[in-house]
Amino acid sequence: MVLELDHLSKRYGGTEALRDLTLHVPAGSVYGLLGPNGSGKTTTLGLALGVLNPTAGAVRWFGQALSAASKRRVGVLLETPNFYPYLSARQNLQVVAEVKRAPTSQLDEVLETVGLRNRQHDAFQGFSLGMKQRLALASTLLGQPEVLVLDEPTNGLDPQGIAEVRTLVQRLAAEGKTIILASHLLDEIEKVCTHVAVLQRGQLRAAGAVRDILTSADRVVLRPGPASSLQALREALAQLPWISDVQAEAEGRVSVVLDSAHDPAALNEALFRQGIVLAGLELRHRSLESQFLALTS
Ligand SMILES: Nc1ncnc2c1ncn2[C@@H]1O[C@H](COP(=O)(O)OP(=O)(O)OP(=O)(O)O)[C@@H](O)[C@H]1O
Repeated sequence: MVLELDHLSKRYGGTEALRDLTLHVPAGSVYGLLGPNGSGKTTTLGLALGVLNPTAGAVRWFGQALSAASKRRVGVLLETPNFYPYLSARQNLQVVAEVKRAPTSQLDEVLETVGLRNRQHDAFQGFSLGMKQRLALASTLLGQPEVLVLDEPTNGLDPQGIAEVRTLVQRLAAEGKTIILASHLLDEIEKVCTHVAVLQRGQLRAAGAVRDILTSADRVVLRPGPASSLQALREALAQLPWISDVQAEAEGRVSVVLDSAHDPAALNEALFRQGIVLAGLELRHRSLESQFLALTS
């Protein structure tokens, strides 16, 4: 594990910003912290980075308490840094490299990574929002950290800038960096993250692989034909080990979840063999949006 948060809590006076958060970030993952404004994402990152002190709980980076050595392995972008408007992209990075004591030989590499090499001598003030944010990411890459911590990296960007930054995050992940990213945008988490923790009012609602948390199975909605009662349909469904979560639906229908090895046609056939003729069979895709709302409602 790159980062382990164990039973972390944080109070600001009377406000409980985070309650008993336990979260493990595996190496190589793109770990999203997803939640509405005020849900505790920034507080979580602040505690993880040692900027804030927890009221309770512990933080471990690379299996150990946070230290100067572990901090050097983590690049952080909490808010867009202030660059000098009249200096070029390269000159601005030179300033950051000096502060971080990173060798200037890394400048070419990070400019290349963020796609600003051919604009490196242009003044920062002429850059688009997306380019400014890519330069900010370049500055976090100086020192070659293994882990990047990004708080709302696409906030305030136009659609073009958002796309640029997301593509860059995906590329950095593909290169093997572990990325921890806070966002209130479900769409962003879905597009770039492998793992997600859903926070709401300082509490963890769900955590795990994005495909498990945000893409739970579609449901199949069944309506028995006139010759088959709802009771008979339910009894037939109970015979099938590969269906789960039978739920009553409006208008005398039921819905079920199939395992990954079976499709709706297999369900129709299995029911027919048990003497059930369906009058309706409909696949209902559950949108990510509705799952997120279900998790945080
Ligand atoms: N310094 C502080 N003093 C008092 N309350 C705070 C402080 N910082 C955060 N809070 C409160 O703690 C809660 C969690 O805030 P936090 O900033 O961690 O949430 P967030 O999910 O990052 O939201 P946002 O995206 O708006 O930054 C909120 O209720 C917030 O008002």
